[in-house]
Amino acid sequence: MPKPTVPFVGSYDDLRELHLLHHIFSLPQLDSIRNNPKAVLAAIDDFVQVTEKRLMTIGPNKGAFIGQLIHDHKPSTVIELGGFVGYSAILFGDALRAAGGKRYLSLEINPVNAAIANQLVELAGLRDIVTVLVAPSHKSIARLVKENEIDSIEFLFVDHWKDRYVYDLWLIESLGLLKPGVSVIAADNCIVPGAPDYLAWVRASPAEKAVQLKEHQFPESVLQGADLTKAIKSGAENVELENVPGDPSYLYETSLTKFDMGSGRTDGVEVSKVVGKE
Ligand SMILES: C[S@@+](CC[C@H](N)C(=O)[O-])C[C@H]1O[C@@H](n2cnc3c(N)ncnc32)[C@H](O)[C@@H]1O
Repeated sequence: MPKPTVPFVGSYDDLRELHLLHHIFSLPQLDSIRNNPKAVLAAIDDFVQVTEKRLMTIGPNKGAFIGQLIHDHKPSTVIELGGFVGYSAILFGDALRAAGGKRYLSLEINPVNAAIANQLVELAGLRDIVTVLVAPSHKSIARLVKENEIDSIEFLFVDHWKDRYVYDLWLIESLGLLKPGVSVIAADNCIVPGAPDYLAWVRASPAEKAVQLKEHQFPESVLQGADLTKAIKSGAENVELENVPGDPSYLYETSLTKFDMGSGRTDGVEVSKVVGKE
């Protein structure tokens, strides 16, 4: 048997995510923050302030904005692409529960991040609502479809690696998971570091999107639409999921909200509502 290899552990070289976990579970007031999502988030924020070790979490301003969207749209299920250590899952899982929602599915590729997220979600008392799925997002999306866990997406929070934004949206569109008048997508970091391909897609007309697809290279064997859903549900192996054509017929009402990130930096969250299909 080949020796197991671990290509990477956490997301940061100094493993600050593990340091965070130790810090939180060593707090003298641990019992008083248990089952209190806001107190757990405040403890994470304190860690960042005291150690000056930045974490790639959503942060308070963008977090409040997306929490308000969840409050307004009242989805039953939220899917998040990119969970990291669970900050947004705790923040939005709490908002979802307050809005009467039932399930927050946090998709995270890195098992160490996911393990930390699970501990912090548990500490926050959100185990009944937040589930962390460990795998590349395209595989978790397919698994959720295969296991009949989802047949649509009401609210999608996109916050993983920016070069995957448009590809995962294409997969979701191709699987027919977006519903006009229901589905809302909030995509973080659309200015810093930016997701130009994603913005170009959600802002384009169906005709412009058809041109974008024509100019893109897809594997020869690629399936789409009902054929792709059928292949996934039947458990077919090696189905192409990472590079499948989106469905250009979706119509989005889409806009960017900008946020001052301090130190002269501005970032933006693109909110795209599915308003129809051509
Ligand atoms: C910006 S962080 C997420 C921050 C988190 N949403 C929050 O606000 O607390 C991005 C995370 O996406 C994860 N990630 C990157 N590519 C991914 C993929 N293809 N599938 C799932 N997770 C991915 C990274 O491991 C990282 O933990």
